[in-house]
Amino acid sequence: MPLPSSSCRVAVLVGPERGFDVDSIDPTIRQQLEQHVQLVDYETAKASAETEPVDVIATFAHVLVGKELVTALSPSRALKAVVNYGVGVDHINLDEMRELGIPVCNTPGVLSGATADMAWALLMACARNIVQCDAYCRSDAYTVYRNMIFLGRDVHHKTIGIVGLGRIGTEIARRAKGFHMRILYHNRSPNKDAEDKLGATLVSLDDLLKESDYVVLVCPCTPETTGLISTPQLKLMKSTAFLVNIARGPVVDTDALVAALQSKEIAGAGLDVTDPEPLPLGHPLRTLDNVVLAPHRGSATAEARAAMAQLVIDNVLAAARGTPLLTRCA
Ligand SMILES: O=CC(=O)O
Repeated sequence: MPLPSSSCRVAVLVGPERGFDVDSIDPTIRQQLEQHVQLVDYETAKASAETEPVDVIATFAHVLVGKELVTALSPSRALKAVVNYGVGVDHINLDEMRELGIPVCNTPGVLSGATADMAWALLMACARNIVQCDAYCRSDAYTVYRNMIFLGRDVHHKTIGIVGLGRIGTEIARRAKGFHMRILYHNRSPNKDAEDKLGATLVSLDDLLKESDYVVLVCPCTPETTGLISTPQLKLMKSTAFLVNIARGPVVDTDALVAALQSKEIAGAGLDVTDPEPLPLGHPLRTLDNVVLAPHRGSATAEARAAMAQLVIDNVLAAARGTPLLTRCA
């Protein structure tokens, strides 16, 4: 018998800085979910797990989900799914979920355009010194027009190298085509559609790094991609090239990146994600002027967030009712 969804207990795990707090979830998701299921925060779920095990865990990037947490919230093994608000699931121990037979879903597709736009915002900000220009225009230093200040680099007709040509990477490439760019990519498997429609060319990581004016990281964070970009890789890049990371902080070795930026081995970096995240106060990446930072805002548009919320709701309700999950990823 499928469970009537009104009796479904959903533990909502939000960011660690909020201490797994139901109050900090998007009010729209909260209201809609509460029409159908019972939401509990981590502490409540844990305290009552023996008598009222949770049926679903809803979570978000940064909150580590593994066997220990699942067992603490659902000792009777009642858990039906882990539903993630976001596409990256590197914070969920997928091997342990597989071992426990618990399906995991995420929110792919609906955030691809927004995340690609953000990669482009960082790329453009780097190429044209937008952050420094803004600070200059607000300062007393700007009293007279000057011809040769804040010279940037062309974007149009240059080479972009996309590491990870999945849904988001393809959206980034589509935008690059509009800028008449040469598109290189590095991926686990060829993306024939992007090759045919966008003229993207599959190359080795080394060739991508050597030839690109803009290197954009958009691959999932896995054991294989952790530390993918370190000193040897940064040394392959042109001194005029920029690195944009919209993937996950650990894909780049932070110390190696700091060294490359300090010595101007590369021109600059646009980072939506860092390792650690957030960076400690006074960290060199917070002070270098050839870095543009964003606080993990890739999919943070009103439209994408609403669509992600809807997908979370649909997946939670499917799990509660025992009907097929919409976007199962593991
Ligand atoms: O980082 C955000 C996501 O994984 O969707």
